Amino acid sequence: MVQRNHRPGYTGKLSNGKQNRRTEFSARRQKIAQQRKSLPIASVEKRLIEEVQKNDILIIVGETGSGKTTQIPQFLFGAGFCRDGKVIGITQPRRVAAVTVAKRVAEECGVELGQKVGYSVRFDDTTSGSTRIKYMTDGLLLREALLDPYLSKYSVIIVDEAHERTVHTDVLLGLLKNVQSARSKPVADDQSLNSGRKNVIAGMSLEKEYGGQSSGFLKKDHHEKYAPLKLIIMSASLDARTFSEYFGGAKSVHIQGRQFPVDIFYTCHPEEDYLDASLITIFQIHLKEGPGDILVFLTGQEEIESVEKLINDRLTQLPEGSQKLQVVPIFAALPSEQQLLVFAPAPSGFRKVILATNIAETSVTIPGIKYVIDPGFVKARSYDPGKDMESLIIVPTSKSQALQRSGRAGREGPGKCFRLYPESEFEKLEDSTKPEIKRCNLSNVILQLKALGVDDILGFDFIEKPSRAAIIKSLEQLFSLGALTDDCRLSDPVGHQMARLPLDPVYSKALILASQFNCLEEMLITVAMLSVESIFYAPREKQAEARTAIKCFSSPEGDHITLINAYRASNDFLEKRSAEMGKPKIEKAFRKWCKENFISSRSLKHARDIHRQIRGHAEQMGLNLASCGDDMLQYRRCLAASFFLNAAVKQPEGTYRALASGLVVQIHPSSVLFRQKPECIIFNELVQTNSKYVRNVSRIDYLWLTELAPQYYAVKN
Ligand SMILES: Nc1ncnc2c1ncn2[C@@H]1O[C@H](COP(=O)(O)OP(=O)(O)OP(=O)(O)O)[C@@H](O)[C@H]1O
Repeated sequence: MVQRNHRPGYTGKLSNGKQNRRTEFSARRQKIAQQRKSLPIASVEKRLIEEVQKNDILIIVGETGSGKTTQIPQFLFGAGFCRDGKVIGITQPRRVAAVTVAKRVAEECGVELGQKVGYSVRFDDTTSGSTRIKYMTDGLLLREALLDPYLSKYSVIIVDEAHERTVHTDVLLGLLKNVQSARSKPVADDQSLNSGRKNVIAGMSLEKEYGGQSSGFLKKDHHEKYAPLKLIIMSASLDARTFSEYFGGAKSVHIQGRQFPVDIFYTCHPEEDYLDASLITIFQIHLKEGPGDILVFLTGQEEIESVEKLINDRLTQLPEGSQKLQVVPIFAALPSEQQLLVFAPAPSGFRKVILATNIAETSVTIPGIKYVIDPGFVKARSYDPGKDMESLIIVPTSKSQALQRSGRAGREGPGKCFRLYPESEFEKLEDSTKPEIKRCNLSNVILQLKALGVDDILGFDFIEKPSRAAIIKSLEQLFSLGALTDDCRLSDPVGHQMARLPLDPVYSKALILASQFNCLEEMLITVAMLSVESIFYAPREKQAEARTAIKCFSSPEGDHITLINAYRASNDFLEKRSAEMGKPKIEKAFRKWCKENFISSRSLKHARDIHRQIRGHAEQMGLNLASCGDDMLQYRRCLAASFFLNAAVKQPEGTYRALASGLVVQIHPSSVLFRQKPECIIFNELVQTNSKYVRNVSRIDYLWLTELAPQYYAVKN
């Protein structure tokens, strides 16, 4: 017999603390239930379900905050779409949205995250066997398709925020179209898919519809094994017609109304300096407007950090007793746990001001935000296949981005959005953003498509085709990296290994080669450090000091070894200090160490995080985790073998000629090789300012190129 022990002090009644927590909990649940009921989408639940039942593809357009992302999956769950253990998948372009929306929906459902509701993003999966509503990034669903090409566990897939037209969204749309047709029922009835009679009809009807012409890559004779897949394409600012045409005249529905109004304000004249204008607006709101937090959209980490500093400087000039401001940044390169800090309430007596990139533009609800400041700019990728030059440029937002930004206010009450440009400028903006697939290097996309079994990339059913020149350039690059065979298939094992690594193909190849060159430990650090924004920073007023500090790490061989030295110095520091002090103190000491060495602690932390993750991948793949020790010659040879596409030779006047593109470039002043100017270099980044500069540069021997990359240089010569 088991004896139950009463815990000491247990009286059978709830203690006051517990009682309070229960009351709080039930009040919160009531509030959430109330909020859900008042969402515009709540009144059309029945109609929406009917539409999904009637249509295999549905396009849903509804105002920001109307409840699409959080409510529709719950409606579908309630209507039985998860019967037989099936899952409803919802993709988001950004991980922060997938994570926070899943948390909210789990709370709305009153379940623990990871049970009925979960999320899965790269390197972070909270789902379990009982997860039925799964939020994820679009990139993650693409990776799932590598393992399960028919996406068989899903009954419904919702592509949310499709207007963003990220590369992943566009590829996913093509993939889902194919999966759906491969899984579609042959005739419009709901009898068993395994009936022999229907199989024959199925074969015929599919043959007729798709035979020979489709770019489909899944075998059609598999369809009988899988239940049909429902597809929903969703956004607040979608050009429904483009999507409807792409999906063969799919039905679109519009959900009217929003929960709370957002007043839009414009400036009378264009602003010369939008950072200064943002700063003035932040303080005007802070000093003159009622309670509520502020969300400001800037273009990148550098701008955010400089505005953060300016706000903090100006705060010291405010009169005594003014309300305080808490500044919280959010951008892609911040580690996830720091990104999530923006969702925490400000300390009592503080107003929160969030400085964000477009990472906070769609899907997210940041509690407390009442004011949005939108200077109207965004940093966007741009690509020139002729020169194979990818760059990030600051461009005006599109109307749809402006709409999304204003939609971050008015989610818990009425809001205000301050657009820092005149209304006449708004009218001139493009309706929507140019799809990313048309302005980036496609090597990564093509590698993924090849891994999914798509052989004919030029014939793939993209919603908007990237340029032929860009496709061919990327195919050539993958071929010279050894990822493709002569007949353009994924090579074995290199191509397959490269597709498994969640990195840019050149970096994946560098890791595979480093495993053979016995310098994988060094290359893992290199790739991690190259994957973040600048590690070293040199404020204008402290250039000389910064140069001296960097000298402790710098290597005459170039920036790559310099980065390794800095990384290893941070390792030594942390190892030594963790023996001496506890975690909170180390954090502080680490930030101080970084500051003294003119290293961005945020970037270095992010690099350390990436390093941990890719090292795990390398281990899983069975790569040879060796270090070359002091033999840096071996490591530099590996750099040449990996980055040969970015080799350049010195010209008589001191500039360099990039061998692959023929472009004339210069070494960036931030490089340790800026003054030395070696005869032959490899580089990782080409930036265009007033001239073309290369960054992250190392010295190599010219002869290594023909020796280590004969497939490219022997032919060229
Ligand atoms: N984390 C949260 N905390 C508080 N309220 C939330 C949260 N997430 C959602 N809500 C509430 O639910 C509403 C609907 O959010 P939801 O994300 O479903 O809207 P949406 O129509 O998908 O918007 P968008 O097009 O901007 O993504 C929000 O306006 C807000 O009132």
